[in-house]
Amino acid sequence: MIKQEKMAIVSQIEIAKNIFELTVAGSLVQEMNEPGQFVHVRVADSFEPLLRRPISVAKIDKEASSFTMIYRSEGRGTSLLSQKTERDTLDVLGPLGNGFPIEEAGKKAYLIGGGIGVPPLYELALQLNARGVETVHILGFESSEAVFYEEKFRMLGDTHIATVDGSHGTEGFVTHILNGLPNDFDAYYSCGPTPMLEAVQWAYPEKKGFLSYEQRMGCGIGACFACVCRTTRSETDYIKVCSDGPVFPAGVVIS
Ligand SMILES: Cc1cc2nc3c(=O)[nH]c(=O)nc-3n(C[C@H](O)[C@H](O)[C@H](O)COP(=O)(O)OP(=O)(O)OC[C@H]3O[C@@H](n4cnc5c(N)ncnc54)[C@H](O)[C@@H]3O)c2cc1C
Ligand code: FES
Repeated sequence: MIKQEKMAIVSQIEIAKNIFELTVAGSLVQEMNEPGQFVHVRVADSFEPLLRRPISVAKIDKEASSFTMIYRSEGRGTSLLSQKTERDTLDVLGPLGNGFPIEEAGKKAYLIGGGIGVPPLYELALQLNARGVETVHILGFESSEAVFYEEKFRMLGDTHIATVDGSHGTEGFVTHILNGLPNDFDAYYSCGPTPMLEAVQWAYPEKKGFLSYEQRMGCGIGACFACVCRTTRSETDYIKVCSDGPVFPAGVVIS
């Protein structure tokens, strides 16, 4: 069930350059189950900025009734969010959307992420490992300064890092790493910039794949049509990324 709650901020830490790990606590966490779902966050108590910001759920801790988000502070909203401290509360609406189908993973899955698309893959990796699925993580970042959670992913499975400038791991994009890896996995899950999602789905046309799309959002709950995309099903068919997605099977969304 979707809830709106003023959640207590447990911690906010800068874990890489302009990348913040924010943990909040409250009863809304008990509604969270699927990896890949997101929340819609009100970044200020004033009416400006008015629109909430969509941020993925990176880790769920039901025992502590807390969950973690990882976000990049870049525009006005996220830089206001980065100024919040443990003394503040955070107005959260969620959990929203449909996440990654973990039951489709088979025995071995590739988790392919780029930049701020990496966070939801962490909860996904935790849940797949808990089901006995072998996960291989292929993660791309701009530079060494932007890399986060490398060790946490390594603890869950094989982890490969690419940076655009070559300052850490393989130089280039995640596709440079994928070219050198075996094709022996059952399904892939991916989240990141749209060109990366396109490249990944074209690399594996014969595999089962699930892609999480980012789209500018208004309401986050399917009411405003801000996040509409066309699909490959027909010329008049469309989906709403917020309520039909953000995760879709490969080959469905025209981005
Ligand atoms: C389902 C989903 C999950 C996301 N998960 C994460 C995450 O885990 N970590 C993270 O850092 N970012 C995530 N994003 C992107 C994040 O929502 C945007 O970077 C953020 O809204 C930008 O806000 P801003 O205040 O920094 O920028 P501004 O430029 O001030 O934002 C202006 C407006 O544009 C919208 N907007 C700007 N960029 C984007 C974008 N790329 N996607 C959607 N809306 C945008 C904002 O919501 C706002 O309404 C996610 C986006 C979606 C759709
Ligand atoms: S953001 Fe309003 S319909 Fe998707």
